[in-house]
Amino acid sequence: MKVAIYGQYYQNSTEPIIKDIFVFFNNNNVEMVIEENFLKMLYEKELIKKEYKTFSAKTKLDNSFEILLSIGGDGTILRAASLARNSGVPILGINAGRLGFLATVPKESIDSFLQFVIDKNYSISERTLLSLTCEPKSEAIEDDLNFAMNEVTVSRKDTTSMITVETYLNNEYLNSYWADGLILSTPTGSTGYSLSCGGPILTPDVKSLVITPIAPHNLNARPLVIPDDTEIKLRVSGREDQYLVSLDSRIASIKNESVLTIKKTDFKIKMVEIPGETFLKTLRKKMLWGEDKRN
Ligand SMILES: NC(=O)c1ccc[n+]([C@@H]2O[C@H](COP(=O)([O-])OP(=O)(O)OC[C@H]3O[C@@H](n4cnc5c(N)ncnc54)[C@H](O)[C@@H]3O)[C@@H](O)[C@H]2O)c1
Ligand SMILES: Nc1ncnc2c1ncn2[C@@H]1O[C@H](COP(=O)(O)OP(=O)(O)OP(=O)(O)O)[C@@H](O)[C@H]1O
Repeated sequence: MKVAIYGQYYQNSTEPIIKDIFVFFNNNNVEMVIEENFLKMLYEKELIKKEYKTFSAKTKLDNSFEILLSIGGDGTILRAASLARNSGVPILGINAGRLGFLATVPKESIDSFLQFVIDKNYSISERTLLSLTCEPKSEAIEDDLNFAMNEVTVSRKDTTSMITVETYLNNEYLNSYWADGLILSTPTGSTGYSLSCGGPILTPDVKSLVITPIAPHNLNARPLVIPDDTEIKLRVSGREDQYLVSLDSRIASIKNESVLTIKKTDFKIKMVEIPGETFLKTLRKKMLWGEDKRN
């Protein structure tokens, strides 16, 4: 069996996590291929000495890998998704961070969760992604990174004044949002930024998207759930010449009056789901739904 390993940062808590993972995989004869920048960090900190094969955004993953193991928080999982792309390699996240809504493996229980991987005793939760294209073409949006697992957001830049987001669904005019911005969220992203702006939570398998305005000054504008095969077009105007577009944690500046087209990608990101560790359990654990004293 072969696994890919990715992390963004080195911190003090990295050492015991790396030790647990390496001892476990070595004992189980699993080949580890490590993301090149992360491996450099591990060598610099002298956490490991042996040579390992590497992968990077350029070399890309193929489907010979059983999983891509992400060490970090949700932000690291979002970056791991941009490495996995359309390879079909499922992602499993060890939560070295704080919330870990997407990164579900607690760092204290690495062995028991990885045993499920060795035994191939897990299921796959497929996640819808959104793609973004810009007309005229913008160099700020990289061709092979023009997708998001959580959301595509447009928002104001270098100004306190609102932007106006003219919005079309399948070429039919919907609304012009006067707001700080607009979030187009996948089901995965519905528990992220969209939720903070009053959007609904969608379970990951729902075939819908959510349009959530950020602080709209048309007070009757509300989050809207739409089918996930809808093509969304946006044209933004405002006092400044440019506005911000974000794809998860990546940002780009776009010129006003450009037309953005957002639609579902033709591939999905696969997330590893360990038996018993369901989305509903994560909701209860991480959103503290079980904390009502009456339960
Ligand atoms: N006001 C907000 O709630 C707000 C603002 C900006 C971005 N975000 C979220 O942060 C993401 C980018 O992450 P980052 O690491 O660059 O920013 P960050 O460091 O500000 O972290 C954002 C927080 O959102 C949580 N998060 C991310 N994706 C989530 C998801 N699908 N479900 C539940 N929680 C989730 C993370 O655990 C983290 O605590 C964006 O995709 C967006 O969803 C949220
Ligand atoms: N490789 C790592 N080793 C140890 N700790 C890490 C590692 N990567 C991330 N962390 C810890 O996790 C924190 C958050 O990481 P990350 O940016 O991936 O997630 P996030 O988007 O902030 O989400 P969360 O709220 O889940 O932490 C970091 O500040 C750090 O404390």
